[in-house]
Amino acid sequence: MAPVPNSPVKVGHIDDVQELRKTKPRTVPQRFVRDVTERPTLPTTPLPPPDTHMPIIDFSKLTKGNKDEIFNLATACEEWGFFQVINHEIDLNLLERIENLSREFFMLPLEEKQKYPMAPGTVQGYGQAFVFSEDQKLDWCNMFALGLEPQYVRNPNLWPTRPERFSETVEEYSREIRKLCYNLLKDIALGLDLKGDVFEKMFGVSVQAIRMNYYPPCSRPDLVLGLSPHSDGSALTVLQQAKGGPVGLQIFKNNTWLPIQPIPNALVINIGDTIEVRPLLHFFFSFPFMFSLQDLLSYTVGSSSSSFKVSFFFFHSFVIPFLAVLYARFDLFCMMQVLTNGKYRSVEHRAVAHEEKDRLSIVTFFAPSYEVELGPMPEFVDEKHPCMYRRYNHGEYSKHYVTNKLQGKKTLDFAKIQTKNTN
Ligand SMILES: COC(=O)C(/C=C/C1=C(C)CCCC1(C)C)=C/O[C@H]1C=C(C)C(=O)O1
Ligand SMILES: O=C(O)CCC(=O)C(=O)O
Ligand SMILES: [Fe+2]
Repeated sequence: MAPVPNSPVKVGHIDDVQELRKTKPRTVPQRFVRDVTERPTLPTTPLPPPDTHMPIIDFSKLTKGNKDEIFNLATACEEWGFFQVINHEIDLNLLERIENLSREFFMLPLEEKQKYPMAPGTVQGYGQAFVFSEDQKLDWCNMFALGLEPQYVRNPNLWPTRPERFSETVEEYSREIRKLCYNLLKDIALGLDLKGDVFEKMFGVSVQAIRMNYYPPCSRPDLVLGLSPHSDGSALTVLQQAKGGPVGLQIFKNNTWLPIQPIPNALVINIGDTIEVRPLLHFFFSFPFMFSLQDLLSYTVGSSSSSFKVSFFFFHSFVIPFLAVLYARFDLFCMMQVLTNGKYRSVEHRAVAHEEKDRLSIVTFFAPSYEVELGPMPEFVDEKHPCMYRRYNHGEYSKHYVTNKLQGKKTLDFAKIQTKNTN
């Protein structure tokens, strides 16, 4: 089942930012004004120096199995948690179509958009997600979000009939983005020296959702945030920034908010919390291989058939049960500390508003099935990197994520075992 909050949530009055903007007020309502410590640093000119530019990954090189590009991808994941993909093989015309349709949707009259309301405390439909109290500050953003895959995350009542061809285009777009995600996950796995299909197998029928974010211009961009700081609860997020928009995305790197300059036709990818907390299932899959038939045979050095039988018997009667107990203990031990050590981190990011220009982004969240159990892979746990996350079910994490306000990487506390140095 798709995660939904259990109790009705009181969120107070939420102004629609596009409607607010229509009157071009010189001030913004208090509910949008951030505390001094939260206010954004707005993009400066000149632009940040090139060494602060997000890595660019050439997807066409990845598809050719180019080892250097897989290495670049691994470095980007480890050092940035973000990268821009060029030559992604998604038809540029499709990117343009989804962009135009999203814009057309946001430009519909409010009454039309409100036919698809995001109920308080839920994440699908039109409105503001992640608002859970009457005094919570609001983002300078209108959102429209839909669950896409598997079917059970869909709410058909929220799929708009206008603009025309909206649904078909979203379907086509989501299929292409899904392929891209699987391909990237394959190369991410290879970059970690894992089997290419490890994530695909582990994730089951992946959950996929789309969110369109529209940030109208704001007379006081210095006081508001387009989107509160957060990390994504997904495995991978794919962000398309509409053409001609201002710089809006900022990522938290080296203790500062770094503005990200969009590259035309590129897609921005970021590692979500799930990859940071690597799935434990891999451990289960890899376990039988640790004791493959080949190992068994080599165990019976120079075996005659009788010594083979003896060693096979010994192996099954003593070694495997012993290892199983050891494994179970390790698992228990890991359930207390569990998960990987965040070799790849999900990175906090936010969006800022612009004084004159509006901005549109189209975001796809790609995550494991809700049934999947997550925990650290033993490959990433050793004395230097003690297990930092417990084992959990992704459906539970998803529920936790969507029922809490966006607050940096706080949602990941759900999975943390220890809090030291684990932002
Ligand atoms: C506003 O929504 C989000 O920001 C969001 C929600 C995604 C989802 C839907 C719109 C419907 C189906 C379920 C799902 C939670 C995926 C963010 O998605 C992140 C958060 C989690 C968890 C995740 O997997 O992606
Ligand atoms: O609009 C953006 O640039 C950021 C969007 C984002 O981070 C999100 O929707 O999760
Ligand atoms: Fe995000």
